[in-house]
Amino acid sequence: MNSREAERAPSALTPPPDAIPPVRHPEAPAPGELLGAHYDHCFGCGGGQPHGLHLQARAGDGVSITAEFTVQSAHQGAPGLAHGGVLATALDETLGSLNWLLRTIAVTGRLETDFVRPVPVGTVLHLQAEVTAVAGRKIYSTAVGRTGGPDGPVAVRAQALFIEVMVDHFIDNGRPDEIKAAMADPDQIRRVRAFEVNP
Ligand SMILES: CCCCCCCC/C=C\CCCCCCCC(=O)SCCNC(=O)CCNC(=O)[C@H](O)C(C)(C)COP(=O)(O)OP(=O)(O)OC[C@H]1O[C@@H](n2cnc3c(N)ncnc32)[C@H](O)[C@@H]1OP(=O)(O)O
Repeated sequence: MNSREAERAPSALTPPPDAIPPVRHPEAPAPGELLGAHYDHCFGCGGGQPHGLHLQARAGDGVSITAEFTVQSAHQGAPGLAHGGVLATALDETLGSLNWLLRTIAVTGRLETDFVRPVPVGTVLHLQAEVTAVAGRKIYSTAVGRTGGPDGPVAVRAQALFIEVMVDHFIDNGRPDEIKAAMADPDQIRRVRAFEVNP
């Protein structure tokens, strides 16, 4: 990384001066409510992916989320330890779930991850995430993953920038077969509406 990139990288995750605090949508799921999957074949949260993370997220207070992910044998990197990319996926998925509370459709633009402790297979990773600021289409958020319980030691941390998109982002870029199937599925349409601003 040259010095110009080093200068730019951290600032991309720092909200600009005109950023505002996030606003919980009045129809957001109530604190404690399980959110369910946004797409059954999602590797992070879908039930239709045998080796997926099957991450379960729950609405918290304000614009915050808690989630749990149990590390399976299929998620190894080193023997008996979770793959770092899988842990980053768990953080990404948890951060992405925050958009249910804003009722905004958004995708990850940038995700910075700290791996603080190794996470063995069989561990339940307790994740917490919150939106810290919003600036136009840019949504700034942080997440932490702990082991041994919701108040256990921190194993992973992330900072992220999500960018709001229209549903066309998926329709225009997704593979036609999956898009057709999703658009023909009333449950999928309902889930997308739950994400949208002014549905
Ligand atoms: C009914 C059928 C359809 C079904 C659909 C199902 C919907 C389900 C609902 C919800 C799904 C949620 C899924 C969650 C899954 C977990 C989260 C993920 O893993 S998401 C996947 C990984 N991410 C990507 O694939 C993004 C790939 N990137 C892009 O597509 C573009 O780059 C995008 C949209 C992020 C931005 O492109 P631009 O053209 O729209 O906008 P520009 O102008 O480039 O950026 C806007 C602002 O953001 C900054 N920005 C963009 N990227 C940045 C970056 N990497 N770092 C820093 N700043 C960045 C820019 O500097 C700009 O800032 P300034 O407005 O000028 O201040």
